[in-house]
Amino acid sequence: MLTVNAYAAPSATDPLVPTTIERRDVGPTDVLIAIRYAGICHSDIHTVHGDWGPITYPQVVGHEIVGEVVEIGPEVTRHKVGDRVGVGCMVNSCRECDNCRAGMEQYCLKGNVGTYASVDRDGTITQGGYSTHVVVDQDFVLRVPESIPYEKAAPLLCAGITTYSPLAHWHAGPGKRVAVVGLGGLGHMAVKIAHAMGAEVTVLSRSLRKKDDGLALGADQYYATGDPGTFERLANHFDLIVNTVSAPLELDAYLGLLRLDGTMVNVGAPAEALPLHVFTLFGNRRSFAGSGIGSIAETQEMLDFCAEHGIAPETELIAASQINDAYARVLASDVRYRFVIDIATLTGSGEDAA
Ligand SMILES: NC(=O)c1ccc[n+]([C@@H]2O[C@H](COP(=O)([O-])OP(=O)(O)OC[C@H]3O[C@@H](n4cnc5c(N)ncnc54)[C@H](O)[C@@H]3O)[C@@H](O)[C@H]2O)c1
Ligand SMILES: [Zn+2]
Repeated sequence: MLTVNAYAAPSATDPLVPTTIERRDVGPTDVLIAIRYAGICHSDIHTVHGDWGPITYPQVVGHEIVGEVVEIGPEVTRHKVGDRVGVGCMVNSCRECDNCRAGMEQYCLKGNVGTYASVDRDGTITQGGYSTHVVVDQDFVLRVPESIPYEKAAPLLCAGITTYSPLAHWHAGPGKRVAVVGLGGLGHMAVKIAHAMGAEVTVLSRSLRKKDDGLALGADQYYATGDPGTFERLANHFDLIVNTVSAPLELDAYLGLLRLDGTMVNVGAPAEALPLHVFTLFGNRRSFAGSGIGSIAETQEMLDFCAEHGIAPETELIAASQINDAYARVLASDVRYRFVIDIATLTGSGEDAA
């Protein structure tokens, strides 16, 4: 076992604190990764706060992980020491169910093993990327293209794939009108990726506060949802709406913006159940859908797509000691557009490295 420095949530309400955790020995098909950067996803915050149900503490979160391979097991063929690699939201799956066999292990029928707060194959609870090292089975480790700096690659492992997957599945591209609801970590990636796919992109945000940013990110239009006129002006307009908002929304109002056969796909994950009137779906034969992260193969495809199109997230680099402040800022919608932790500052002693 390897004892490594980490930042953990001691409870649902206390601030995260520096600590140490154990990583399992490198097994035959495992890869030991020295983590360089870890992104802060809103899901990390939902999880530690218990929004989605109780978890066990202390819990280390973080599922936007990038770093370097420092050791491999004897049967590892896909990665070698020195490789630039990433780990996203899952670290294993059953590999036997219909969905795993179809290459969609994110939808594993036995539940994929999450990078944190899941039961690992050895029965322990998985601990995430706010730490200096992680041991992961080679099949759940991604190759980070050379042209993407480590720091910029981290948010792609969740925010990137979670928006790429529905955009690809519902064919965002030339001639398609795509709306992105919410301009946070996921939302700003959705804008960049949908634009690169060739779609006409509209941001729907509460106010026009981030309009200049949205247009610079690649949006063609930007509307405030706080203005009721927006819902009249854009009625029956979009082919695809990607909702990235972390809080409940009035679904009927947004569904009314879909044109014939349009789909609204929810990737935002509020804890609450959301009501909707089915009559809103009858009009224009609309669909309401959900989408969870993406498969390992599709995550690799997304990384290669981002490298090819020069797509990188807007990041704000922080030291480990600033994680709690960053959480407060994410909750206050004060993030432009992803916090990334410099793991070199994570000493585990409670003091940041110089
Ligand atoms: N489906 C998946 O696989 C998946 C993967 C990752 C994240 N998520 C979820 O997606 C959501 C967004 O994650 P993120 O990291 O981009 O978060 P974020 O905080 O960076 O972005 C959320 C956006 O929603 C906006 N927002 C918050 N409350 C709002 C409200 N009441 N009305 C309108 N807008 C509001 C914020 O201003 C912000 O722009 C979270 O719920 C997260 O858990 C889902
Ligand atoms: Zn995430």
